[in-house]
Amino acid sequence: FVGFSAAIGNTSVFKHVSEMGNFSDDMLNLDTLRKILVREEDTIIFSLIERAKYPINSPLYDKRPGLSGSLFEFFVKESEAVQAKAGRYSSAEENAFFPDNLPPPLLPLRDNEQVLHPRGASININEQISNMYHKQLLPLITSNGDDRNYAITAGRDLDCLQALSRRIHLGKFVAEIKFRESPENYTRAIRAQDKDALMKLLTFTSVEEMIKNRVEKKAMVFGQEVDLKENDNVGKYKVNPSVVSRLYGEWVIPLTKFVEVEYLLCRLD
Ligand SMILES: O=C(O)C(=O)C[C@]1(C(=O)O)C=C[C@@H](O)C=C1
Repeated sequence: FVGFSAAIGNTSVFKHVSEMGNFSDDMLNLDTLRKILVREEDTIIFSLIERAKYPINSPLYDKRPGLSGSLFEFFVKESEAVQAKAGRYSSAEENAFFPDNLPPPLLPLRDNEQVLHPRGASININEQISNMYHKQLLPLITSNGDDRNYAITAGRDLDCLQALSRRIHLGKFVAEIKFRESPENYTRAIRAQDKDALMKLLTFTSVEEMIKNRVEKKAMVFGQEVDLKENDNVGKYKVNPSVVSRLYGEWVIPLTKFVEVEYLLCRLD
């Protein structure tokens, strides 16, 4: 997998990956992928904590005269153009929010193994992710108000959106693994284009429950107020842990599963 070394951090898998230089097909398994998803939880929660430091700052998202949209949209488009030049979107797990007309990378990149099926590889649900983020999530993690820190707020928003997008689009890899592990079962449902059957095949309710509990606990640990007096700040968190659990239960996991189903539907094309 392109770029996965960064995603999984300092684990034994990372060591193996860096020694190998690249992820290969025979390292494609559900255990490894789930470890990567667990590490992505940290990235998502830390990015939410950083965004929650600032109020909602809504003028950032209003349409601006002289721009084709809001200041935030402008910020994202320009940031993505710079990141495209640095090679960000050459990684299979990265998807741009404004994918049209992105510049090519400035440096030649490593030849990467094509793990995903080409049609499924181009699935991009960032518009849905962006809508969820702005309409549902942001009001739950920010206070009302406007401190005019628009540049820093936009940067924090982009960090959150990119982390969520990466996690959710990793569903393509999960789907590919599941297909390879059980091709007969999936082929039957894919040939029938049966979304419900696919959803049933790829769902592990106990894994989902574990994830929701774990992210709530992580939000408590990562977001606690720390000072030297004992027990002063018990129960005070930078982001409400139950919101993080809800984020996963209502949006992150369902959107990941949506990506998995969409990927599988075209897996035999
Ligand atoms: O771990 C898997 O098997 C996945 O497909 C990922 C995921 C998730 O989004 O976390 C999605 C569906 C499963 O029910 C469990 C977890």
